[in-house]
Amino acid sequence: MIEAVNLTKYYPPPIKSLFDLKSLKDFLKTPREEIPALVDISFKVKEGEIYGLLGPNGAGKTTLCKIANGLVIPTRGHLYIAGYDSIQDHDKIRGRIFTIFGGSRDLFGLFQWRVSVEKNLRFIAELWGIPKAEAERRITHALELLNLEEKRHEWYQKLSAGMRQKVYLVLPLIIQPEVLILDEPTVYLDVFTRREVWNAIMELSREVGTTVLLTTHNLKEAEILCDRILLFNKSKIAEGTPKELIEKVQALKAERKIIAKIKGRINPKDFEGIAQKIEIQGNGESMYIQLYFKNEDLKEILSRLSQYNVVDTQNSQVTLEEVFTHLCKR
Ligand SMILES: Nc1ncnc2c1ncn2[C@@H]1O[C@H](COP(=O)(O)OP(=O)(O)OP(=O)(O)O)[C@@H](O)[C@H]1O
Repeated sequence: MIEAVNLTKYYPPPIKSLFDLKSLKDFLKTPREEIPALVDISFKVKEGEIYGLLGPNGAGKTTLCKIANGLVIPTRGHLYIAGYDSIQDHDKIRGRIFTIFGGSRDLFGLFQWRVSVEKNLRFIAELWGIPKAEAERRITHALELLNLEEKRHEWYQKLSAGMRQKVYLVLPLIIQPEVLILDEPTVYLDVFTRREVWNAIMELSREVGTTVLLTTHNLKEAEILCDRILLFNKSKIAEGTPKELIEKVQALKAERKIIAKIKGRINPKDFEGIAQKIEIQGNGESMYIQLYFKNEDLKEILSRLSQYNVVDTQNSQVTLEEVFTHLCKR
């Protein structure tokens, strides 16, 4: 559904204030470096997939979303949506994609302030050519899903900033686009609202078949929502399912840790020669053993632990946050 081929964007270099220039000759002679935002990014996203674009600040995520939306022209390469070039064939895809830039509140100007939430939504549904009865059904469902029912007849003006963002996120549920581009959609939202939005995105992908490009700095959000993730910082760093990326970093990490709560006494000698460090606490009925060992020795450690009456274990699993910090090292 979406394909990026060697997508590259260099922004023009910043122009110094004219007052700082000694002469036009100097200005023309001084080489000015272009700003790289994306360098040779390629990926494919299947229909109905939620594809995460992850990277540090300035990695090029918003630039990529803007290219998909026809707002920025790449220096080189292409981004295709349903086989159409996002720039050259923009007319053919305009009605098939919907974008939310969660971080830029000025886009909320889409709504009329002294008009109810419901009327605003009806107006936008009409603009998108959704038949009246279907629009009513979708509006009711979206307001319920996002827990906004009681704001239905409220003027848009009277909503809090977070609620306005939430109303903005109702729109994809009404429009049901083929492709949804979400640039930090939950950036200002509280933890409850964030979960409601996650449900909505999941429903669009799983039940409507919408293909989603999602940028986020919330790695929990990425782990829960994304089928696959592209980790990049101008150029590609890694790609895979959250599980694949976690396993990749887990394999790269030399050391692993297990804490086990054991009923009875522990003999540290049982773990000598395999654990690099052994720490034992407690001397009553239950004891805690903390074992540091090489990643490849996990099986052997578990086998030796199985001789004991293990009540509880904590295994140091790599999180997506560690994947991010490990692979995007500055
Ligand atoms: N209009 C512009 N003109 C010049 N440089 C730009 C412009 N827009 C972005 N850039 C530069 O391009 C690079 C990528 O920016 P972009 O906004 O795409 O990153 P991002 O990954 O979305 O960052 P963040 O996580 O901070 O939102 C940055 O170095 C940025 O300064």
